[in-house]
Amino acid sequence: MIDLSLPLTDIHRHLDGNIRAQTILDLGRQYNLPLPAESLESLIPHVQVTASEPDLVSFLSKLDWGVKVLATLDACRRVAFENIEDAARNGLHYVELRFSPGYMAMNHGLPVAGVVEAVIEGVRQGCDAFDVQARLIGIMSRTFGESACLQELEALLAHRDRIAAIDLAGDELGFPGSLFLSHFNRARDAGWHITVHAGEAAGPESIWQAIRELGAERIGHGVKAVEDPALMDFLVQQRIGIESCLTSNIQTSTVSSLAAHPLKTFLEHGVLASLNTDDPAVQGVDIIHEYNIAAPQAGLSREQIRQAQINGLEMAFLTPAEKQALRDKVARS
Ligand SMILES: O=c1[nH]cnc2c1ncn2[C@@H]1O[C@H](CO)[C@@H](O)[C@H]1O
Ligand SMILES: [Zn+2]
Repeated sequence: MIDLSLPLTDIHRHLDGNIRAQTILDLGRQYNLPLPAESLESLIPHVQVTASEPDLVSFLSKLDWGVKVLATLDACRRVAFENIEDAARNGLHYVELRFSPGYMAMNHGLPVAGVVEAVIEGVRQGCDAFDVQARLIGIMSRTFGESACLQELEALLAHRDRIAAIDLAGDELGFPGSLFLSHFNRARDAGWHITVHAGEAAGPESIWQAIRELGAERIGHGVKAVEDPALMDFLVQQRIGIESCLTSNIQTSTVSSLAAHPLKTFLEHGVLASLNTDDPAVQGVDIIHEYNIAAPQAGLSREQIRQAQINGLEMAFLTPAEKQALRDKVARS
């Protein structure tokens, strides 16, 4: 189902939601940290979602073991490097990796700007070693409130030229976007692109808020847009991209089944929507699974899957020339 003549992208992928179970085990041993299990097999149920979780917040707690083993900046660098290695193994030509430096820093009191630097370094080393292009998106984890998000913003601003965009993730119902207006004003002043997790746990009004008040050019998940016809039309007219993550939406109980997922409706309506993973290690899936298994189960035709692949690069935070260079490179290979 993947068109090998076109670039394969994943533009919604949490680096800190994609820490290998084996790495959690290794780092736990290296830093002598207590883990819930001693072997890979017995650790997996603690760090991977097997069935669906009842809601978004329960799902998100599955990411916690991954960041609990980040005892040093070198551990942060390692997981960033391995994220690029995983992307290469999956045949991805281009990834946008997003990460929450405060969430990665908090268990061991790491310096937040130091985490940003370590992630930049790990990704740079990964891109040197493997044939993958990457951009970084800084996340503010809304779950920890406005002042923690401000700390994340400032740490990211210290490395503003190495960061392509800013995002807001975490508990959407508990911490609405309206709390973060000043954060996004500063992010826009920095010249960053803006994407926001919205319309996942909350309704279409959260998507409108992200676009109108936070300046979102793309929306993470955006599932609930389907409930608002005026919003659907607006997304098409303004070419606001929807970063769909099919398996994630089932595992968070945002959507009851793949057959009920609105991605097919988005594509039929002409919304710029793409296929992405979200937190692949936690979900136990990869981008190939999303294209070959999840997308057909969500009712997408072969042509719609191809359109979603085209949209992934179209939506990327790259210049038109960078996108064309990538198309040419893949077409030649
Ligand atoms: O599907 C999701 N929806 C909302 N927030 C998410 C999702 N996956 C991960 N995070 C959040 O992103 C940050 C780590 O990158 C954490 O705040 C985590 O809770
Ligand atoms: Zn996400």
